[in-house]
This record gives sequence, structure tokens and C-alpha cells, in this order.
Amino acid sequence: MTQSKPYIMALDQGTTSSRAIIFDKKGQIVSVAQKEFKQHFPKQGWVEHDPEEIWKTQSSVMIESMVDKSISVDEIAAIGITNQRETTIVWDRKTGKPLFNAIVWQDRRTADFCDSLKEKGHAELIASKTGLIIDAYFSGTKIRWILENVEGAREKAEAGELAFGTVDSWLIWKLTKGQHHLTDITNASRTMLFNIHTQAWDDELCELLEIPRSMLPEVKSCSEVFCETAGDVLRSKIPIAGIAGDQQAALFGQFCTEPGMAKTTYGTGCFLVMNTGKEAVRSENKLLTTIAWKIGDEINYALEGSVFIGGAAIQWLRDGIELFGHAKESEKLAMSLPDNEGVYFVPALAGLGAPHWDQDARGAFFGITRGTTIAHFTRAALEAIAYQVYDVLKAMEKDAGEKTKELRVDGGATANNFLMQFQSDLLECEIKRPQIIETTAIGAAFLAGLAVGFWKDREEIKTLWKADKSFQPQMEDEKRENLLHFWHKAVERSKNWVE
Ligand SMILES: Nc1ncnc2c1ncn2[C@@H]1O[C@H](COP(=O)(O)OP(=O)(O)O)[C@@H](O)[C@H]1O
Ligand SMILES: O=P(O)(O)OC[C@H](O)CO
Repeated sequence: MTQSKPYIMALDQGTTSSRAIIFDKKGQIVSVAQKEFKQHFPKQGWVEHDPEEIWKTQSSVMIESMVDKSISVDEIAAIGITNQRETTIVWDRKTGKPLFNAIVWQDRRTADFCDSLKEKGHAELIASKTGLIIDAYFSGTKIRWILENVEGAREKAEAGELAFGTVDSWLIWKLTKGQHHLTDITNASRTMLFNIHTQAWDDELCELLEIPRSMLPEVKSCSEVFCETAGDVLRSKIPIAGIAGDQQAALFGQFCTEPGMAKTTYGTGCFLVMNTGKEAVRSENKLLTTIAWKIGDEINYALEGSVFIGGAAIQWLRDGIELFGHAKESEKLAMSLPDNEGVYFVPALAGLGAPHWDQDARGAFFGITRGTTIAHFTRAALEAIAYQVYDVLKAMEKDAGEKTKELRVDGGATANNFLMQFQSDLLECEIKRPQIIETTAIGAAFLAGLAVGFWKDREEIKTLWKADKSFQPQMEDEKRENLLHFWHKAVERSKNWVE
């Protein structure tokens, strides 16, 4: 198939903002539109989004990205969708109305139920089928919570009247005016209901979590023409041809297409993902086994270390306690100090993910004195992002049996040069930041473009990745060891806080 249309549009629906990015054949960004949306924290440990606001921001940036550069709908060859994963939306199939706010991946409300699953001895069953560790992070227990807590929801679900979807499914439902209820295999693999080996929804797990099978979307690959847009937003029909969860899309967008290649995305959370090829490697160090992508019949697996609070630590300093007005100010503040002067922050604001998996940990600052200033808090938060990535990379190196020589990075917080240098110092490895740090979006664009012949094959797109800046380790061993010693001491003290 050849393709004469000049552009691909990627929709990147992240935790903090909705983005639409238009790419040309050279993989260059032609237009970007982005809108932040409201984060709802109705109770301690709860995090919600309004699904209609997700749709409103996403549809408006689609239009804006075209209007800004006078691009017409007919010039878009295909749409690729990538999204914050695990975030759970349940809606009524007849009215299309959500029954409840989207329960965000960071939300901890089902932690007790997860503990009860562990106590009943289901951890091995779930790990062997899904590759996941039982945690409130994943969609399954969030769906169950909605069915248990929204009046009439369970009856409707049993009657086949409700649909569940991660954000990709919700956007497709909206873009096709309710004609399609589907997801891709990477998003499915984060629900705790999907068997990553048989590549199908698992009846035993649906039964365990009391989730009617009829609520679940059809599972597709990551790169094929799934459907066409049919709504009022885009008057012309555009094929939707790529879908992947954002971390998997970033792995593809970074061309980590060979086993052993890894990337870390520094967005709201930090996600270190390593390609393990056709083999679903079981971690012995508390990492997740997940599906990287499926293209045609070819399935690719990955190991993942998920850190719940990454750039969100900076966002919290900015919005939650208003230490500064813009995230980029954090770099200057951190660099105004010669070092952290003994101040550490454990950003367990949503418990701790990999490799600790402590749902009851909570955030804490350590080492505060009368001399502590905003600069110390800020530096501690940036350093904390890097320490957490250090911990997951060490776990991954143990699983892989070798030391990482190079790490590709992307996501909003990689704009911070202090953070990137500190990360390289801690890991003692080269950090490569690509020219286009929107690798999540470009990954989705590649998946869509491959399906409609916009790009011929993977060899063609491989040539498009270009490094922008590389960070080399510079720190002395003694200093690094000292920093890590206090970091680990701080982590231990923040664990198991909630009783
Ligand atoms: N210069 C910066 N320094 C540190 N953190 C930053 C900087 N710029 C953005 N961030 C953080 O990056 C995150 C946004 O990155 P992004 O990749 O857009 O995330 P998401 O896809 O999760 O919405 C926010 O949490 C923000 O606080
Ligand atoms: O929105 P991000 O980029 O922090 O990604 C969220 C992840 O997909 C959650 O698993």
C-alpha cells in the first residue's frame, strides 16, 4: 500500500494533559497542541479525572493542531492513539455516559482489596497469567470498585449494559460515536484480567474479581486499521490505525526494538521498560512482565519497572504546595545548591511501585534543618526521581544479568538537564536524550503509519531516531555511595506508614 497523504496524527492522552501531534514522513513534528486538565483528589489516596474533560481536551487539541498550521483533515493518513494506562472508565453503552469519574492509575482506593487477594494466596495465579504484581495500580480492582460502589452498576453490568475501557477505548468510542468498543493488547495487559501468554481475557480472573466478561472490549493488535473516525469532531473519515499504552509506545518510538534495549520515560511517573523479544521473561526482582507490542502476528514482550511519582513530584511542589510557578524553575533552584546538603524526599505520594510495591508507604522529607529552603525541597524532589529510577534499573540489571551501558530517555521531565546529569551520575551509564522527546506520540504515529503504508517498514523508520544530547557520568564513587546510602535509609523509613 502506498500513501500519498503527507501527515500522521498522534493523540497522546497523558495523566496531566491531552496532546495532538502531527508528524510528517521524516518523523518531524509539524504541529503540536496540548491542554492540561484537572486532577481530582476527592480523598486521601484517591485520584480521578473527568472522562468528559479528557474527551473535551483531546478533541479540542486535535482541531487546534490542524487549524494552527492550516492542515486539512484530508491530509491526515491515519491516527495513532497512545494513553495513560490502567486508568479505568466505565460507561453506559446506551447513553455513552460514564457511571463514575475515571479512576486514575495512581489511585489507591482498592489497596485493601488487593491485600485481601494477596492474603488469600492469589499472587502466583495472577503473576503467572498476567505478568503483574497484585496492586491497586491495575484496572481490574478499579472496575470492581465501580461495580460495588455505584448504585445499580452491578445489575447493569450483569445485564450487559456497561462497557469498561482504558482511555484508548474511551477515545475510540467517542471518535466513532459509540460504534467501536475495542482496545489494544498492551493496554489489555495492564488490567490484571488478561492472560499475556494466551493473549485473551481470562475467565478465571474475571470471576475472581467479579467482573462480567461482557464489559470488556475486543482486544486488537497495535498496528492495523481498527476503524474510522465517525464523529462531529473530524468531518472526514480518518483510519485509526495505531494503539499502544504510552510506555509501550515510547519503547517503540525510541526504537528499542532489539532485546536488551531499554528506555525510561519521565512523565507523571517514571517507567523503565526493557525489550525482551519474543520471550515473556518472569522477573525475580519484582518487575512486571508486560506486552511491548503486537504487529501482525508478531508479539514482543518487555520487563517494566513502574515508579508512581516522577515528574508528579515537581507538579506537586508547583501546584500542591506552590513552591514555584513553572516546572522548569526547578532546574535553577536545584542548581543553586552545591549538593543536597542532607535533605532527601521519598515521593511515596501514591505508595511505592517497583521494586518495593508498598501500597502503605507515604511521602516524607528527611534531614530538614533551620537552614532548609525551597531550593533544598526542590533539589530533593528532582534527586528522588533519579534515585527511584536507579532502584528499578538495578532490579532490571539483576534480571537481565548484565549492566546497562546506555539508557534512552524521554518525557516532559527530561527537559531538566540537572535531572539528566544526576541520573547519569547515579547510574554510571550514558543517558541519551533524542531530538524528539515526544517519543510516546511518535511511537503511536509509527504504529499507525506502518499499518497504512505511510512508512514502508521498520527499517525505514529506524533511520529517523536521532540523539540530541548525551549525558556522561561524572560523579565520584564515594559521593554516589553516600547519596544512595541516605536515600535507601529514607525509603525504609517511609515504608508501611498507613495502618
Ligand atoms: N523542566 C522540568 N523539570 C522537571 N519536571 C518537569 C519539567 N517539565 C515538566 N516536568 C514534569 O513532567 C511531567 C509532564 O511530563 P509529560 O511527559 O507531559 O507527562 P504525562 O504524559 O504523564 O502527562 C509533569 O509531572 C511535570 O511536573
Ligand atoms: O501519563 P504518564 O506518561 O505518566 O504514564 C502513565 C502510565 O501509563 C501509567 O502506567
